[in-house]
Amino acid sequence: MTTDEPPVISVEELKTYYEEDGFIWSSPPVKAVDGVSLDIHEGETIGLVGESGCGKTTLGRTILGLNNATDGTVTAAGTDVTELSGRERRRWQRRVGMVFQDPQESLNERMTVGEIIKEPLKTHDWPFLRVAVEDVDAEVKGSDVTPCRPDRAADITVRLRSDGTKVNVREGLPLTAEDLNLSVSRDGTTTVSVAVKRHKSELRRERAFELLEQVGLTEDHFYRYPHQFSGGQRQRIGIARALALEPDFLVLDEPVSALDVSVQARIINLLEDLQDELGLTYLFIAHDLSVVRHIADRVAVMYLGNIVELGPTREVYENPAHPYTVSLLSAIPGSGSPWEGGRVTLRGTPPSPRDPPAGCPFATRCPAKIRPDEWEFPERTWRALDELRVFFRTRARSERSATAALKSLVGLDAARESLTETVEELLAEHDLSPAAQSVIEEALEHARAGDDAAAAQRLREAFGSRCDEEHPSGYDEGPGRTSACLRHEPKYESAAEVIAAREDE
Ligand SMILES: Nc1ncnc2c1ncn2[C@@H]1O[C@H](COP(=O)(O)OP(=O)(O)OP(=O)(O)O)[C@@H](O)[C@H]1O
Repeated sequence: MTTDEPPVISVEELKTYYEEDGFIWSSPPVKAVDGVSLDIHEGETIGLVGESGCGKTTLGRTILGLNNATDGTVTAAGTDVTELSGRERRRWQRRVGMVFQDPQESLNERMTVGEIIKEPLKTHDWPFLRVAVEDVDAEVKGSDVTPCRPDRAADITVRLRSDGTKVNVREGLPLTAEDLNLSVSRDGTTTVSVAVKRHKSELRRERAFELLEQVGLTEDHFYRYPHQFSGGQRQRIGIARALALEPDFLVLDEPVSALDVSVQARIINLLEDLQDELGLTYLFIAHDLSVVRHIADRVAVMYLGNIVELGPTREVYENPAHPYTVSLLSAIPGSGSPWEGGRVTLRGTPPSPRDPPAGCPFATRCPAKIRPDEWEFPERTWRALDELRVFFRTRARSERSATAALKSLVGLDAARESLTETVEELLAEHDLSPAAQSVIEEALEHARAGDDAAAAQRLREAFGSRCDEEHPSGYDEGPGRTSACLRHEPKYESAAEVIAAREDE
């Protein structure tokens, strides 16, 4: 893999939103992918990691044209594939494929393995043979053939020379020159007519046999049903199906997560062998970093619809730049990361992708959040103030009662009816200065008057951070490395240093 070459797929500012319109009431869209840029190079494996629901599958599916993009581009060979429809989109989908997480669910139990593998061949009416004619300008005719320039990867190359016509069939096709009927007519223009003598279904069966062998199964398996196979074998069937149309690029969506550990390694080895043999490019989706460590050349860490860190795998492991990556790595014992602190437990759950934070997507949970200089609070007090602000913001946006919202947010006793009392309880253990207390009192005044948005705004003005306001773009953190965290500005300490110091507080 070389990153000097132009990328085979270039994703720019891609957004994929799920719109859900109710009958009377429509909610904001789910911003599953919210501005992702990523170059994918030929022959490489990119590991795409992040918590469940952060948008990994949606990103993979949008690149493949299985989901519609809301905005942004996915460029391959100069074409924005998000704009394709109909036949053009199907043509793109022949060049790409997807392996799904759960081989139990993704295979149709009522179909034999042979039928499953042949399905994409049928859907796309395979074979579609690209025929190139060398030496002369010629028109190509035939029912399953399309003309192709000789310098492109042709399936059949016809050489029209004075010493006779020669035909070459590309390796990897279940065809030889003897299977073709070829006629050449020269009537002003040269016309080459190509007809395949064998029936399509026969060719497809042979292709399926070949695929079974490629994934470590045998021809005998062709006639069996998925339930007769183990989890690992079923995933091999899924891989064979994904390879049927000879794609260049595969999205592997958690391909080993549902398998036993001993089987995982074998499937990963198979994927690596196939990549070498067929020159494939992979986007390998996993929810944690341990799975992709050995297979990925580069790792992209995703959080709430954004790629927050991207870089060569080893370097990201050895020196994670983004606080989210630090926290993911801290959860893997023996990860080899120089992170020496304990496990960094993130607060709460990711915000709703319907209502992502205005600034940094990770700000609400970040263990290295930048704090304003005007106040000196211990980190636990900052967190309590953040929670209070999130509480008002949540309540301003929801119809839930104050007590229910606050209870779910901070786990307080539902019996406490009074707003003042609950806020006092939240802040009781914190030694706040009179100035800070008076800000909170002002916020409470707004809340008592029914204006929760103003309460949240008051707290944000006083205690908010740059992280709440600014959406960080990727900072260059070394060759091929980017990380979207404001802490990369030279005036700040690094995320890892801050997390270590705060853990000790
Ligand atoms: N068809 C859909 N309609 C509405 N929302 C959806 C749809 N598919 C996914 N989502 C939402 O989009 C967000 C991203 O989901 P996605 O499956 O892409 O994430 P993921 O990181 O792959 O998660 P997982 O690891 O659980 O598969 C989630 O909030 C999810 O609930």
